[in-house]
Amino acid sequence: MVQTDSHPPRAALPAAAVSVTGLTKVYRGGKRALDGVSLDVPRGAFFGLLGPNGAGKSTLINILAGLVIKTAGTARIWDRDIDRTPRAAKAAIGVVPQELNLDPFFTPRELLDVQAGMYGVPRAERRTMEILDIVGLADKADSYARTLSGGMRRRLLVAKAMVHSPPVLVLDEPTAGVDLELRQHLWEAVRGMNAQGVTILLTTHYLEEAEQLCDRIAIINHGKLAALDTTAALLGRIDGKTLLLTLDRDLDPAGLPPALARFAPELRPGRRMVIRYRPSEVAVGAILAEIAAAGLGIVDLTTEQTDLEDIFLQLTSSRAG
Ligand SMILES: Nc1ncnc2c1ncn2[C@@H]1O[C@H](COP(=O)(O)OP(=O)(O)OP(=O)(O)O)[C@@H](O)[C@H]1O
Repeated sequence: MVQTDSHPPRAALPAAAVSVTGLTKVYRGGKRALDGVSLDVPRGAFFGLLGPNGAGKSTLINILAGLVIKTAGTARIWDRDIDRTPRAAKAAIGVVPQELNLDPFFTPRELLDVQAGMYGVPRAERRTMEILDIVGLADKADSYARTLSGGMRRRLLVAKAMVHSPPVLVLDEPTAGVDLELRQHLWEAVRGMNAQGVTILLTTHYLEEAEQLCDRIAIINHGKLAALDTTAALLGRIDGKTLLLTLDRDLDPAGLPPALARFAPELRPGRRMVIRYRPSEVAVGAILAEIAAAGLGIVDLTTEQTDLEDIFLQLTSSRAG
């Protein structure tokens, strides 16, 4: 079990695992990487921090990790202010870095032991094998890190970030360059931790992954918060669906009955027809009824939802650059 409730006592569990207000970072040279970002990561959330390259995601995470000094604003991790109680704040967070920075001549068991030592975890309280088991590396406990695959090393970094049982786990682009199967293994491990109560804060470029994993998403763009909502609410923001049909005969665009033409269908080779519609304004049944009324038979039919990619582009492309 990952002990997330051991400290502080249960009664004092914070509503927000991470809370930042007015967070601003101006790097030497004048680059304003973060510009007054305020957001809460609810305790227990699987939270996605998304944004285009250079949006300020790593800066935000590195401020939380104590690696970058903020210019202004406040940040609290598990109710511990990073300025006033930096050690306590640091103890509440485990960070999986972007780079695979592992000493190749250590075994996973040794690496975790060294890390536990650095965090002052007493020997009797170390959960080395338990953590390796969670990330699916128990059978590699005594293999040199250099013999592990890229995906295994990633999971070893997750294990390393968990040795002091932090209630908050931060993953910065953890699947960059990791193949699909190994990504699945990583997500199984992280999902398992989340199910046991660990709050996850994740940055990723894979929007599909964020859509599947995260229950809440923040999108930052040019250092500012562009959106913050539940994944479901974000996906519900764009009122648009696409109906893809294969018909039983060739169609003449000029010969479409007006009742069907008003949906502005796009005709494609292979007797295919694409209709984009707003579910709030028209029911798919009404469209299908018009197709039937036009005497057309439907051979095949699918609908496509708006996905996070559409929303992401809508929120970030207009001011990108
Ligand atoms: N040490 C630094 N000194 C000066 N500018 C920096 C520094 N680190 C980052 N920046 C700049 O700050 C901005 C935000 O960078 P940051 O790495 O936080 O973005 P990001 O959203 O994590 O991007 P990516 O997805 O590419 O990692 C970028 O314009 C970057 O060039």
